[in-house]
Amino acid sequence: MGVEKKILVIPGDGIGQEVTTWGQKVLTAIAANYHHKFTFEEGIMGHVAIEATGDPLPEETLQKAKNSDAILFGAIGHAKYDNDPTLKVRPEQGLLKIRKELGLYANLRPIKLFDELLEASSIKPEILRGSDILFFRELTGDVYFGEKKRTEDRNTASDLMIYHRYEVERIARKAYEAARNRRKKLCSVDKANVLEASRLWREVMQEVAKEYPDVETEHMFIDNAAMQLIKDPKRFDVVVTGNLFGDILTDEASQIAGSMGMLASASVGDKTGFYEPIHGSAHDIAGKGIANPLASILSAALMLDISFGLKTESQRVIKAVEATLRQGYRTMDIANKHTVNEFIMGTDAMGAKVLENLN
Ligand SMILES: NC(=O)C1=CN([C@@H]2O[C@H](COP(=O)(O)OP(=O)(O)OC[C@H]3O[C@@H](n4cnc5c(N)ncnc54)[C@H](O)[C@@H]3O)[C@@H](O)[C@H]2O)C=CC1
Ligand SMILES: CC(C)CC(=O)C(=O)O
Ligand SMILES: [Mg+2]
Repeated sequence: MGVEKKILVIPGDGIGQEVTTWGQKVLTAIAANYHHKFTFEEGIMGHVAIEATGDPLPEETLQKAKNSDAILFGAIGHAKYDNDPTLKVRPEQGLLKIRKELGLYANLRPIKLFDELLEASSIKPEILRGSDILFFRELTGDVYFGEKKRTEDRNTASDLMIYHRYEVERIARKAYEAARNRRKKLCSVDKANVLEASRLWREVMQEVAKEYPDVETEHMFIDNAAMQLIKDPKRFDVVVTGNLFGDILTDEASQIAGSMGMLASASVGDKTGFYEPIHGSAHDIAGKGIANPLASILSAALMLDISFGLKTESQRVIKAVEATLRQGYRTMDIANKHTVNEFIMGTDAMGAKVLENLN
């Protein structure tokens, strides 16, 4: 008998609901193939939760999350809120709250480029070939959690960018430990030439760097990093940065992997791991059945590895994704307009191909 795990599935909104089912199906197939027992519970969050209960993160979902071994999440968000910034209760509050409540301070975002997708990106293949970056985005601090203010006349607003030493220290150590097991290069990204919170960030990074003399450390300003990432992605190994900069840089970095629909993530911290694609609920394609399910499937692979220590099973999922791409199967976002040997398909057909390759 293998391991027994309780997994909470939170599909959320928009394409979150369309893709998460494939992450779950892959976990179910792995459990069957390797004689593990995964039991699934479902929870609501985001717009669907506001509609059902008035709360973007109902207490029931939070309790289920706290009682589970890992969480597979889709995405939250609805055009209604994006178009009306005055709404007070918002889907994103649910995601921010669960990250804080579960102490998920480190968001790992691997930028994995499958060779089969070299031609799918708008970046030249010779620049991309060999790129392999692991982002550590700090996830429970920064402007997302600092005090928010609006003056009574509503004409002035502010979000406090705040970091505490311990928050920087703990993400720094996680990133350095990972760098030690990779190519031993770490780039810390900040805006220390302007921001006091970034000056603290850099100070602490410089201190922690002394504990890892075997790792080559580089400090880079965010504006330069955004440019270098596209100019020469191969120069990066591990990148560690704050919540806001990491959010933006990793959407940019998705173009190294070919699409937002390819990037998985793991949020870890005190206890339960939380696994989700980096993308949102994608109003522009929601309901059309064309979203790429691979980010959710690769998030499931991260769960198997990081939360359950099932490395063979995790690799098996990655190999199944690789095989699917090698066979020429593509969702719209990763189709290469110059190649005829591709079969363009929707979410469910693509997910089914991965399942076939797993069995
Ligand atoms: N973690 C989360 O739940 C996140 C939620 N959001 C929310 O999602 C909503 C939409 O936000 P956007 O800025 O449009 O970002 P988004 O990530 O949802 O979409 C950005 C672009 O990438 C494409 N895309 C994303 N995932 C894809 C996939 N799996 N397959 C194919 N194409 C894909 C979309 O079609 C869109 O053109 C907003 O309400 C936002 O607040 C945004 C980012 C993260
Ligand atoms: C929707 C936000 C709360 C977060 C976001 O964009 C992300 O985590 O990538
Ligand atoms: Mg984002």
